[in-house]
Amino acid sequence: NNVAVYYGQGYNQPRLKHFCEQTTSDIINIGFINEFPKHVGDFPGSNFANQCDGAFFPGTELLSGCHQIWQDIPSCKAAGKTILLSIGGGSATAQSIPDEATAVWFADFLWYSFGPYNPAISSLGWTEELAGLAFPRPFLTSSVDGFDFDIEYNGGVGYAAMINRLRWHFTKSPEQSYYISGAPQCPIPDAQLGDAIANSYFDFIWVQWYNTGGCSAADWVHGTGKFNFDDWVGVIEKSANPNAKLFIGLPASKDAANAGFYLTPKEVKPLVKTYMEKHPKHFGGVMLWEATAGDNNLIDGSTYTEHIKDILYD
Ligand SMILES: CNC(=O)NC(=N)Nc1ccccc1
Repeated sequence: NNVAVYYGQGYNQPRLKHFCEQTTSDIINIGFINEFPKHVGDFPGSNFANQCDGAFFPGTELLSGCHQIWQDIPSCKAAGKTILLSIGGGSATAQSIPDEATAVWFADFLWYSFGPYNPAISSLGWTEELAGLAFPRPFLTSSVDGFDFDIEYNGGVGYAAMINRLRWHFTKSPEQSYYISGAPQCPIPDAQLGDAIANSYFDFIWVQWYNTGGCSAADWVHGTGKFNFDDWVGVIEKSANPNAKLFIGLPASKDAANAGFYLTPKEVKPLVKTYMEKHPKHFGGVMLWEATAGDNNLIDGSTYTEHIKDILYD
């Protein structure tokens, strides 16, 4: 079982390698690509909070100075971490995929800009003169192991087309495994990712069981509502990848989510044990929002993230 954490939006967060030097997390979602292309040829935008140096590729909202992320990804991979780039995030509401052509363009952009570096297609020193001729490399020669979809607005058919295009790119790169993950809210069907989950192949689904009352992890602990892990197993079994792994998403500290959703490790343990044992085939582990909050949430001398790792391994 794995611990997946989001990184990139933490308050005063340390550089990425701080988390790669810890054994606690296995999958790190770097967020976010928070502005989406409005048409073919348009660049997406990114935000990684205090990381990067505030410079953008000319004429775009795509950060160009993320030196620490570039430097740290190789050591993260060497430490056995899976590094995914997360698309969306809870900020900009201007996230939507207007049509199929833009979905394909967006997938190509992500692959050539953040996937395996191909100097024939992408330029480390991208400038505006190269627009339309080469892709930029925000993390330079470093590449990610796949893409996470944290779509909180305007979902729709575009995401399935994007993910199927990314899968096509993955098949052309047998040198390593690449992954697709998603972070739906707990109500079923998820308005944003329901179509994509049904029509394109996800490897991991980490449900945000901490943003919506009535189906949350806190509901299970407090005997309210209906925590719906079982129903999500049903969604996955009817989806394009019936073997996708289902993770329990949790807030890593009290202030990492709206009031009432945070659970202590003592409260989490019976929940995780129950569903790990009830669904051994689908249970993938725990996802935490987010890395820095978990790191700063010290309980009995261990971080929250360490407590979660211990619960999964005990
Ligand atoms: C996977 N994405 C998230 O978990 N986003 C998220 N937790 N946004 C947020 C919502 C409410 C308060 C703080 C952060």
